[in-house]
Amino acid sequence: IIYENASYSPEERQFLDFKLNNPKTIVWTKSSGDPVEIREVVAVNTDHFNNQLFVDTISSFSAERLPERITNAKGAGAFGYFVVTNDVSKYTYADLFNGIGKKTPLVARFSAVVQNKGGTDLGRESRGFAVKFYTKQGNLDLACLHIPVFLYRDPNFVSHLMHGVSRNPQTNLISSTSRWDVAIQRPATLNTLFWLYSDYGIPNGYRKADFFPVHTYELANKHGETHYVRFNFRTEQGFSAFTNQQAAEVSGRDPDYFVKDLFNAIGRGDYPSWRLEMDVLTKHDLQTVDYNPFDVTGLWTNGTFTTVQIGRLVLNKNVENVFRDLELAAFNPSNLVPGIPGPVDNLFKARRTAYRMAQNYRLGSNPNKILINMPLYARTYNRDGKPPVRGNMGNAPHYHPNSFNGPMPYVDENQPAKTLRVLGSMAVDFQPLTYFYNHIIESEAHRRRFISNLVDSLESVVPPVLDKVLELFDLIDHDLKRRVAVGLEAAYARRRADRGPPSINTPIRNFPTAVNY
Ligand code: HEM
Repeated sequence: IIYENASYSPEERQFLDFKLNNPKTIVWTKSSGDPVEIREVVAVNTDHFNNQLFVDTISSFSAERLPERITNAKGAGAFGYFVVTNDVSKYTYADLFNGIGKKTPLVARFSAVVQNKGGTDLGRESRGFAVKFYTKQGNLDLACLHIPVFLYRDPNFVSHLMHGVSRNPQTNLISSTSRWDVAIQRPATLNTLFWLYSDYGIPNGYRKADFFPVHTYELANKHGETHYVRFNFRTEQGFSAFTNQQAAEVSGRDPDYFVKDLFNAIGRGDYPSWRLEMDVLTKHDLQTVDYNPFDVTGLWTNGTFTTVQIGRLVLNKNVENVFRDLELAAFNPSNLVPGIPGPVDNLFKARRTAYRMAQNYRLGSNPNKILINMPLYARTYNRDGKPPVRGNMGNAPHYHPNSFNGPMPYVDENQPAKTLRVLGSMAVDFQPLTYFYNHIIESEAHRRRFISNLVDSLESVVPPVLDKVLELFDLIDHDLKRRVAVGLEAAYARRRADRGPPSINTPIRNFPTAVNY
């Protein structure tokens, strides 16, 4: 049948497209290649231990799941390319950023940080954007968030923080109380929470958000000179966001809204793109600015840095198989390339080990031999382990150094001679929060939505956490504390007046039953 008048979205017609592209049927086989005979297909009356198709299928099906990512479990992604638009050789000799017009293929994955796989896309939480650039000098991975600051600086706090914002051990629910308890115990996290409760908290899909790797990256040019940069991916679709009410409405109708929006846009040829820029400080600037430029919880001060465009990232091909192309993808921010020595702060040092440990657990000990993670060129002394092992370096020498032409290191003449050592601090500065409340939130209407979002979240928070939150708000800005307190009083009054959930139509249980009730 040809549905001449129907118009299906790319997501709706996915299998139909497959059929149109694959007009001939093909022979089904078992995983060993043995063709499936038609009488094996139905096992209702056969001894199923003698039905090889059943054994083959059920043993594979029973083992289909890998553990989901410990964070950023729910996601979507696509293939694309990066194209250089500006000469940035003054800052870095990284091959992928040099040569105007040069294109580098990539895979990107967007995600919600806290949601489990299958959760809603529309929560008020950070979104992730991980990009793997397949460069001639190895893979460069950037793992970004949709807000420009990170929660905290101390790597030892990561598991506590993630526990605090994830599901409660008894109720299995995400709890506002533990989220805000984390904030009062470690007030540096308020920077991120302020961004999240503002209009920046729920973007209108992944395509409409900016993304930031947050850390300050060291770059090196071919003279060994260094610059310190913060990368920004600026959406070319225009930033757009949902209010709490809009998000609740969309989530009720379509909890996979972000995933669908991305797939359909790429499927209809409306390729999303981002401008990659970097904010730059010179080595000299590091001495003169009156803030810590390596502090991931804070922004750089306006007027202290320059911004340089590098190129554009375009996503132009949907993944063909989510498991193969995204679930097995291992993004690791310590995958860096010559010319980008990378961040020097302690939090990043912790990330250098954390991702590989997580991926060894999630994917086995050879994540970089999985198809989607394979660099264009790799010659290593790593051997064996859980498959895939690919060629396993065949009969090449398996120890270094050796006298038999096994892989040898090269000399990078341009590498900076000195490494910067950055010490962090646990001090908390409320000035950026006051600035956020009064200036980054640019209008009174936006401020009202911010307060209302805070009230929605704080309404269920129990003492003593709530009292401490209000004390902190008072330190940040008296007006903020006063308006949140007034909002909470109104919310409590509404709760008292609430007579329970609206009644629903209960169907008459009109099915056969032994008991007449
Ligand atoms: C010490 C701090 C951090 C630790 C220990 C940490 C750890 C992790 C781990 C274990 C994963 C799952 C990896 C996997 O199973 O493949 C992950 C995913 C991710 N992290 Fe972090 N993270 C940290 C900070 C950050 C920061 C600062 C950012 C961004 C600015 C970030 C962005 C991401 C993103 C985007 C993903 C999802 C990657 C994907 O799509 O596969 N993380 N993180």
